[in-house]
Amino acid sequence: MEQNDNAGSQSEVMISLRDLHVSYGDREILHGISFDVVRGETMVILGGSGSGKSTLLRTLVGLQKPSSGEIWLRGKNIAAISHSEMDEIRKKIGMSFQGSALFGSLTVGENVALPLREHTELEDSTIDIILRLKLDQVGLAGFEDYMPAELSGGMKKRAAVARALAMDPEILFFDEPSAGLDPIIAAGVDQLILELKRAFHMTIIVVTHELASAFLIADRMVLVDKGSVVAIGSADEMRASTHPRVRQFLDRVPEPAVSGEMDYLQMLTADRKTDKKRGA
Ligand SMILES: Nc1ncnc2c1ncn2[C@@H]1O[C@H](COP(=O)(O)OP(=O)(O)OP(=O)(O)O)[C@@H](O)[C@H]1O
Repeated sequence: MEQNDNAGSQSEVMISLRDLHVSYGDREILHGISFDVVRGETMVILGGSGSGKSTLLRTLVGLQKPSSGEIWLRGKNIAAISHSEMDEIRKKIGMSFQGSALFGSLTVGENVALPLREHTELEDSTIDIILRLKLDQVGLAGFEDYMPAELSGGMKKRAAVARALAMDPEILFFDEPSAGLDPIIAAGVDQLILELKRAFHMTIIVVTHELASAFLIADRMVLVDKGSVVAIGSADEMRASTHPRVRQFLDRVPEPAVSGEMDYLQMLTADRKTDKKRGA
């Protein structure tokens, strides 16, 4: 791992979570989450289905308000700021959603250009240069005039990443980047994440339950179980952990899932096994 090439900035905290509680209505989903992410680090949020990973990610990007606790991002506690302040911060974070979330009626290029048109006063010619650059960075040079429906699943993911990169974010968030992709295409998305880290020293937060992917891309990982942090550490520390929940999670799926359907079935059976152990 290239831990030393940006050692000077390694200790700069980019995101800090303090005792974060998040509820949907009366039901609390996250029960006091605390951890830091430092600049240039790739932090993977791991956890079984329903553990609260997506809720945590949605809260980190300001789509969900916490019921209490703090999220420090770029020197502001986003749990307690106004909408307009949050809009400013959002410009500096990029988000790649699980289903890519491309607008089907816009070309790939128009999708990538969207944040620039929304948030900047840049001229069309400049936007055109930037969008080509971003598509080039994700290996999609020349695809600006394609419609999303004309792209494969892996290409859609790349296009979504290009759009997330449009505003030159300091922090990139990925929700299940390899969901629904076959293993070879998923490995390509993992490589893209590694390249973004190497080339731009980006701070990257990835939610996944794909262990192979997590161990490949993570500098550190945090295991969330039933809305609480069970363990946090490097890949080696996690592998060596004797914590029963860590072992249960890591030993559960020895192979990367081969497809979205397999993934789904594994989640179902894993839940059932957990329920049986709980005596349900
Ligand atoms: N908008 C919502 N309204 C009410 N409950 C929700 C909402 N979104 C999620 N939940 C509930 O919160 C819990 C955590 O869901 P979340 O999607 O954060 O888990 P996850 O770890 O990302 O799971 P998965 O891997 O299956 O996506 C689940 O019990 C879910 O039913």
